[in-house]
Amino acid sequence: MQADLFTAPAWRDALAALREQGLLRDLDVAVAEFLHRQAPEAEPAALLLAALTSGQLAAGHLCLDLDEPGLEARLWPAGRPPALDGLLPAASGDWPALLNGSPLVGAGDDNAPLVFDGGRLYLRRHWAQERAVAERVQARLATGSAPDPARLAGQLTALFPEPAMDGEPNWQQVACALAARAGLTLITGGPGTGKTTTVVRVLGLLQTLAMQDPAAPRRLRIRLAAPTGKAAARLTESIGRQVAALPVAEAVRAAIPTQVATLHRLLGSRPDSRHFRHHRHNPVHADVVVVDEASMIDMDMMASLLDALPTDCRLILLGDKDQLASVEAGAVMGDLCREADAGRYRPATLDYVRAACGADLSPWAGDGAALAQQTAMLRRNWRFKDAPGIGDLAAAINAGDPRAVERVFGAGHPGLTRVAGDSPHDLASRLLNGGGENGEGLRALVADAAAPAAGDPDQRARDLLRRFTGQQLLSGLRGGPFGVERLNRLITDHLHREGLAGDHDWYPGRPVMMTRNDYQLGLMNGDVGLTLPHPERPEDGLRVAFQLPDGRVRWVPPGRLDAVETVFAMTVHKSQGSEFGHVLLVLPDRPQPLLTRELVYTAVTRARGAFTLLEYGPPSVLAQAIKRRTWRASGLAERLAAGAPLQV
Ligand SMILES: Nc1ncnc2c1ncn2[C@@H]1O[C@H](COP(=O)(O)OP(=O)(O)OP(=O)(O)O)[C@@H](O)[C@H]1O
Repeated sequence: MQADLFTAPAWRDALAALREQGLLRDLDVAVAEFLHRQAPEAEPAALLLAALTSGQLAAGHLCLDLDEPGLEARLWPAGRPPALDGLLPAASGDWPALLNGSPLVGAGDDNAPLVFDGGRLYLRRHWAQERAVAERVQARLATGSAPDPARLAGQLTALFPEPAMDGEPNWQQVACALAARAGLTLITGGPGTGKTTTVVRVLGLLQTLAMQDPAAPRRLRIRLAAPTGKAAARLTESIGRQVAALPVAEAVRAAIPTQVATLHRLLGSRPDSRHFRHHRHNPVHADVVVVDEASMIDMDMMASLLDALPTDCRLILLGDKDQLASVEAGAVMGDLCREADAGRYRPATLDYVRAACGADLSPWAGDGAALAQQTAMLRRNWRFKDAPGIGDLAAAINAGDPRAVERVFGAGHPGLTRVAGDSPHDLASRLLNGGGENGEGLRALVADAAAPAAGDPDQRARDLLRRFTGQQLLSGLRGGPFGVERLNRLITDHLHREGLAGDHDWYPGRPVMMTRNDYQLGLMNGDVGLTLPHPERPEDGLRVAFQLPDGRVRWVPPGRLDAVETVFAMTVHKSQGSEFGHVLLVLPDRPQPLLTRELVYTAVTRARGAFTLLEYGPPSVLAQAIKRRTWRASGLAERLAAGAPLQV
């Protein structure tokens, strides 16, 4: 043992130094150790690069892109660790040469644990997923027989009774026409741009075409899904409303489902397994699958989804490409929608769309690859007609323009507030007291949660959960004085001091979020529940009430929940897929690299009615955040751009 320590090779010391500095995780070091055992002759540089590649996953990168400008500065922001000297050349441009001929590195056509492809170094599993996603996307684009666009024209007019828009293409109709044309369609747009409305009309169109097909009438099996339970519940509600109002034959309307499942349920998740029940040998039974909030889907899940759908099943992905990327590795929706702003529609697409709905897309003409031909970006905001400030603010942030952001705040929109705070303490009391721009105070909510229950306990739980989500404090950070951990502690301390939170961890009114999927309970990571007295026997203590996607309430003993956290304050990441009446975003006292344009945009667009910015530092904190864009290393966009043109 002792001898081992003294003879520890330099690469092990280097890994330990990187681990020490927080540049690698234990897991990344273990990857290098594992590879060393597999191939003891492997060079130290390859082991180090393997650990660094694994480390990239923690930041959402699928690979180590050796062509990334400024890669070294990103890898070692505080300077290059001296422990690397003699092991890894200083310039990343010299690293590819070290990989050539390494027993650990292949080009994908062998079983080597690392793959070096297109200047990017991957762990094999991620390379295989990326390639599979690209191939299956291409294959799906080539399926589906495009109906004669003239057949669509009448249907599209009936489905869109609203008056024509002055000169602007009706992008919702464009999206419908494209969805009828091929096996995969992407529909992206900001909040309130009518994605749900559009997809319900797409389903009306597809079901009408199928049921009224003179040659072989049939009823399509349609499945709806979203990445989280929260998003599924939200979509179930809005789809239900929209289907009821759909101008189609009654039989068609009855053949459109309104229940939205989580992706895990659609694919058949199994307890304690990464593998799903449905895959290419046991595909999901469906002719059309719609997945909402697609920006939350990571590469792993996208690979599983595409694997589980039969090739003749139409897939429609809906989402907002400008939101934060998935928590896990990849930025799949962003990569898939790379051309969405520009369009880059080829003549065949321009002709098809013109014939189907009369829209002139020539300002968006180009030579895009197959996927671009099946991508529609909805560009008109329907919801913010009533709360224009939020839409304007989201647009200014998306444009990365701090001066435009200042102008929007200065325009006096009701519901848009900017507050300079003193300390996190004043923030806690602001939330507790509510009133003014803060809406309902947490103190009153917590007190009501503890009050003796009257009436139907499920209904009471739903009402209280709705009140809690009427406003939500968000922070881009987890740690530090303005991170959610501290903010939650401060609020809880206030409640304890006032006798509202008892002496224990669990008290009525404590809102908690699941931090892991619990398949036995049917609760998913991100689901929010509220602690309440036992619904039938208050003397039996507390239960946590969760509203399930189908509206039912599940009551869970607190002791049964081992992976939850308090969510008086929530991270912006965790808020994805949810919406709140009033969002309060806290910005820390100094710029932080974790605060990015996508993060601020995601926070603002969670707000339905009102948005408050709570600033604890100079305006440059916001300005720098919206200048900073998220970038995730991946080769997906490049693979898709190289795909064959769409055959229609
Ligand atoms: N063509 C249209 N004409 C009139 N109103 C519309 C149209 N399309 C959508 N709307 C209205 O705009 C609002 C937002 O639409 P919808 O819910 O479909 O948007 P969304 O993009 O799915 O929003 P989010 O993802 O933020 O929930 C709804 O009230 C809807 O009725």
